[in-house]
Amino acid sequence: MADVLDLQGIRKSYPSGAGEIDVLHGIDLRLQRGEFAALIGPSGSGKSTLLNLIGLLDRPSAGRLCIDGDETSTLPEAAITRLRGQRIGFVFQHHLLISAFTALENVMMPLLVDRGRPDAAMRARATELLAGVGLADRAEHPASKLSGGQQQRVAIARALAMRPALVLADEPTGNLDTHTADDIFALLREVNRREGTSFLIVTHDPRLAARCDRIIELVDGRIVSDRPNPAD
Ligand SMILES: Nc1ncnc2c1ncn2[C@@H]1O[C@H](COP(=O)(O)OP(=O)(O)OP(=O)(O)O)[C@@H](O)[C@H]1O
Repeated sequence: MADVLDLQGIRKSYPSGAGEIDVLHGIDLRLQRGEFAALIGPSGSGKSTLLNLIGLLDRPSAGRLCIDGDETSTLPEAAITRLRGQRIGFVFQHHLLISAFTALENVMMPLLVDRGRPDAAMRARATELLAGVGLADRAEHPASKLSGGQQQRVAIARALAMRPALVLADEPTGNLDTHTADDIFALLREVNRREGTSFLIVTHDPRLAARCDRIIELVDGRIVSDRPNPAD
């Protein structure tokens, strides 16, 4: 089976004044199915830039980027959008829920975008996902009336709606108190073990990184270390 992620020689430059600034200098990285990896590094090292490329939200300046066996550099925009929607889930520091929608409606959103109109199967899937994140009794609550931790649980359920091969999480617990952060992290881990979903998690929190299977460290746009984490 293909790796869920296979990057070779990924470079990214941004225009700057008359020239360009190089942010990623040739990233080689593979992630296997079911891996639970942390991406760490100082501020400005290129973590978000790399996550945006892997999430197909932006295009590399050079290099090969394969998601779940599909090479993306030659794909047209419509195919990129489809690939992103179907294979990748996103969890951000700020949950980005639609506050007037219920928890259930928020979880249904990716399914609606993919299939066009709501149906019973979609509701059933969203209900099952909410139960999986411990919110079966909050399905009909507007997102705005949920606590920060509950909102992040809804965001995780939403990220899983399409059964993605890979979930990209950018500081998923950055906005939460320590206790809630631990709960949310445990939930990500549980999903990883239960569903076999791969995770790549950007975090500044060494405590959380220490609980991942693998720690990838970026400094100045280069991977300076990539190690399994035997402590976990
Ligand atoms: N759109 C852009 N245009 C120009 N430069 C950019 C752009 N986006 C990012 N950069 C630069 O790329 C570098 C890496 O930024 P990036 O946000 O990827 O770092 P990061 O490791 O995620 O940082 P943080 O931990 O603070 O979020 C920084 O020097 C930043 O200024």
